[in-house]
Amino acid sequence: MAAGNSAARRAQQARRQERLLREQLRAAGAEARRWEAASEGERRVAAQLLAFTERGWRLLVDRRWPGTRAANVDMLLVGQGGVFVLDVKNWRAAPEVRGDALWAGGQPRDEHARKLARVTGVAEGALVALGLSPVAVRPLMVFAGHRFAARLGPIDLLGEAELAPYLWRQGKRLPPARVRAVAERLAEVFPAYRPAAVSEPARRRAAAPGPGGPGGPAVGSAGADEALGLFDVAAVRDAALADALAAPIERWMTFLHSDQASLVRRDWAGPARISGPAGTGKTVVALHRAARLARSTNGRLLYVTFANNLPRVQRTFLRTLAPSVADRVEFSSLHAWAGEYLRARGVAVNLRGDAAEAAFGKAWFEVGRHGRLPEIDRSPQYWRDEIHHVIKGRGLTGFEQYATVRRLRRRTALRRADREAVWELYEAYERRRAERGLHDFNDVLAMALERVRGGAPAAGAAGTAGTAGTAGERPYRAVVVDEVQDLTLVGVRLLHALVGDAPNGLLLVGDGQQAVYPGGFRLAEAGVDIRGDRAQVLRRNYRNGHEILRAAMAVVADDTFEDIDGERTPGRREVDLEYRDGAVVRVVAPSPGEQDRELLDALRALTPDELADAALLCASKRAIDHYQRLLARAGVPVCPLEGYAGSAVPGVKLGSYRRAKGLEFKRVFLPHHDEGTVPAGDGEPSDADRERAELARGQLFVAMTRARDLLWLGSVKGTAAPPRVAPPG
Ligand SMILES: Nc1ncnc2c1ncn2[C@@H]1O[C@H](COP(=O)(O)OP(=O)(O)OP(=O)(O)O)[C@@H](O)[C@H]1O
Repeated sequence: MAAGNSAARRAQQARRQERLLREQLRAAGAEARRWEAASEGERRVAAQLLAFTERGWRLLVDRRWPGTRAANVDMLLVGQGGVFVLDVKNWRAAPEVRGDALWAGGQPRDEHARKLARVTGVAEGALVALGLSPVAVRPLMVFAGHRFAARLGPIDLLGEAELAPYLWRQGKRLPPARVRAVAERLAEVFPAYRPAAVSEPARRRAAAPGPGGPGGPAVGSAGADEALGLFDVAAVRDAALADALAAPIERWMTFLHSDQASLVRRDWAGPARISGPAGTGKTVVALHRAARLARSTNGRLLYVTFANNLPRVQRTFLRTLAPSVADRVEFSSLHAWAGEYLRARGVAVNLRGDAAEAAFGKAWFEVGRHGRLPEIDRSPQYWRDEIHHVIKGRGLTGFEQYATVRRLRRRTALRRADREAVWELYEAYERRRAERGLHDFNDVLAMALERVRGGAPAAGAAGTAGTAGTAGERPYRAVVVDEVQDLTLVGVRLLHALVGDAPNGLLLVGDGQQAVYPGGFRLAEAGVDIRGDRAQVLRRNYRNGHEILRAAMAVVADDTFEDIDGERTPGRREVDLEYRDGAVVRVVAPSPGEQDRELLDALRALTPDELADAALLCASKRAIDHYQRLLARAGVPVCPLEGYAGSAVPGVKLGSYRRAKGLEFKRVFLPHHDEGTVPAGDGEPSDADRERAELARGQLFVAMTRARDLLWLGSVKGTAAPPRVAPPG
């Protein structure tokens, strides 16, 4: 019954909407008929746009293009959907896109597209100081008297009938005050040929002279239906109804800080890097840049991260931010991408994590546990990490390379004999792996690198050092790497090889302080040369409330870290704050059960919407399983972070610290947050214990800085749990 009612209500709304649209269009048609210079077709297009001014949009018509003598801009339209630079064509011949070129009547017409792209660039530049992202400024070529929809580089090509539904579909990007400010700025930059105000709604100006260009024949009165032309009332009505239901797009998807906006527009002659502390908008800038590059170039773009859930979230953001180019940007985790890349080229990949783990277990059992390594650290995991993050992660292929390598982010000092023992373990693992025809993640990256560089990948694919290929493959116009600090050296080499040093080709985004894996690399080792203005640092935190950031900084204050440029940086960093409110709630419970009860009380106090924007993050897989069961028993809805794609879904998000990387939530709950962050035991901790505790603090810091407004920190009085390392992301 409820559904029937709402269907009836919707039909009624649709009828009302349609009546209103027809009225507005008639009024606008009468207004447009007074534009003397315009053709009938142009007047019909103008009438559609004037109808939008009834809804608070601003229209500037026939403006001068600064810096040019004769060139004009047909129309500039500013409204809730963004800024549109319009070129209206009154061509008798139908437009056509052939390959990358515009044609009509058997003639190439590319010069029109080039001119429109150039003037759009001027509009973008004029609005950067207001913080408007270039992505919100769109060039439109509209063909009066035709039905058409196509894309040509950055330009959307639309027929008369497609224009209004297109504009409605843009969502709510600019609030009214911003619409005014943007229109006024455009009016300054693109002056009228004769004094004319930013257009007011057509109805209010009914008695005033039209804003048309000088001269030209007047057109006789046309009937109301003539004003409709090819106007598709039904399509516009449906788009308008959908728009009424849609939530406004997040502010950062349209408005940036002017420093961010200028980075989005910047042209770099080679690889570039954006770094900065947590929450400073690195990903936001990277996404806007990807959208802008996709719009201004023809090739495909690759946007990669290390974690495999983040690409889904980022894809969702880009689809909202810049829907028209979203399909040109491929989002993937590095490993998934490399596996696909190889499979698509007929290279067999046998990636079986469990079997590779078993191969390592066997090697440890036969070689590792009897030697000197357990005296340095008892945990096989420590040595497994050494193999994956240091030896294979760096693409080392001979012992002499390993004997002298600087083991970044590893605290244990290994002498030559120790390294020989590690190498023996590595070789035993490699033998077991090769015997079973298995690949691990590092092998997949190494094979892909070899392939990209032009060589045929070796079947075993252990290392890649020195395997420069011949005909390098360049399937992408640009590659953006987010959370670059978690990649291995081989991973960065691979991504660099995809685009080389091409202008605007490689963009590395990340923050060494947020590294959540052992090991590391330096850019120089990867052969990536980033200098001058191609290394940018963002410093304004937009995400965390002041108290939250202070609490997070306290955790890593003493942990100096080395970033990928090789620079050592103190843990407590200078950050500008937006001065947002935020609260830190600390719960110190007498027992784990008591802590869980407090946690459940806090979660149950949230409304369903609040719960959907909350995350419960854990350091270990065991803890995640525990809370999964606890919440299920308590009837609290849960959405695992693994399946989260960034759009609103009910339930508290549950996952590991590592999986939360790059994400953010209004409320973040961290039970047992302090476990493992200081070395356990009474005696002097070993170097490996210190390293584990430091890594745990780094991961905790990442988890804490996911919180925007509330950070809930739970701990149990007097428990000194052993250090632990989070499960793989
Ligand atoms: N110009 C802006 N205006 C308003 N909010 C912004 C702006 N830039 C970024 N933000 C907000 O700050 C949040 C953090 O941005 P983003 O995720 O890009 O930061 P980051 O530096 O990549 O963070 P981290 O390294 O911690 O993952 C965004 O989700 C957004 O809410």
